[in-house]
Amino acid sequence: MDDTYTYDLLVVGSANADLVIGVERRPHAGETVLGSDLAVHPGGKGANQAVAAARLGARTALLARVGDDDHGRLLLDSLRTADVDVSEVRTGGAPTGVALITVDPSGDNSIVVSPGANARLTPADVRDALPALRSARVVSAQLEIPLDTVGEVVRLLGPGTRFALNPSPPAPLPPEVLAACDPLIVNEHEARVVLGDTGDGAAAGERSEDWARGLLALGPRSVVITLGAEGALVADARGTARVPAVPVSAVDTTGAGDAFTAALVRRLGAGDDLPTAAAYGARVGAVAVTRRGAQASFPTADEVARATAG
Ligand SMILES: Nc1ncnc2c1ncn2[C@@H]1O[C@H](COP(=O)(O)OP(=O)(O)OP(=O)(O)O)[C@@H](O)[C@H]1O
Repeated sequence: MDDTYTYDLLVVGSANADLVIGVERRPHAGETVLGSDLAVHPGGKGANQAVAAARLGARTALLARVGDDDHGRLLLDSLRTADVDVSEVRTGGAPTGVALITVDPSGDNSIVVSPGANARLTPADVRDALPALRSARVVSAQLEIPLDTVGEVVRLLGPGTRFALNPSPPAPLPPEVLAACDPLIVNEHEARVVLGDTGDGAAAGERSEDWARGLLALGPRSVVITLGAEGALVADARGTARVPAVPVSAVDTTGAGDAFTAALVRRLGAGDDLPTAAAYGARVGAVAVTRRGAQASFPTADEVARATAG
């Protein structure tokens, strides 16, 4: 493999501070309840996927925007500690994005997100980052930043660079963005929204082959549907293939999708075919669900090798 690329992966996406409080129950309108001590964790899908890929050994950079505030500095510190190149992380324009999370005793989350600086990552920021964009073997994005910004990434991609999109939170996608995806990576809920499907998803597992074919018909060169403990499904012009999950005792599925996606794009960049890269994603996702937290749960390549066979 040639070494003309500076980065194995450039992630274009969000960085959030996750502010978590445990509560006995959620307050009704107008009510106050007391909760646990506040825990502040680095998060956001862009930062999570960048950290997960770097921990697996990929030379990774993040194009993102944080506020000129304590949360922004916390995020930059955690990215640097994970060996993510932060030279394309912009600062200022709005407060750092924040997710206010309450967790009840059964583990159910209620979340309010303030996108903050993430919403100010503009197409102009992408143009300013053109040298980095052209220096990456793979570019990946999610949708916690403006769709126009993702559109500009697609427009400016170099001819040899592979693009992967995880449309989370999901939205209908313009044809030029869909056409650039190789792969489009969705869970069942995201698949339904991208397809414009209004069904109840009751037979989701059985319908995933149909969804994969429907998604491919929208234009991406390949599709990956993640199915939680059921593993994943990959599809391209050659057909569809099931990727089994690695059986584990899950303790916290937070960040499983980010771990899977980062591992998948990392391996695609290293030359694996789609089923092989997805199988590695399943191994990394499986390790992540055996640990608590999001970024805290992402394993190194050695830990993946020790924890899972293959
Ligand atoms: N309980 C589990 N046991 C083993 N592997 C799992 C489990 N949950 C998830 N995985 C692995 O992680 C991958 C991604 O998980 P999932 O489909 O839940 O993504 P997601 O819905 O985007 O997750 P999240 O939004 O919680 O990060 C799965 O395809 C699977 O390979």
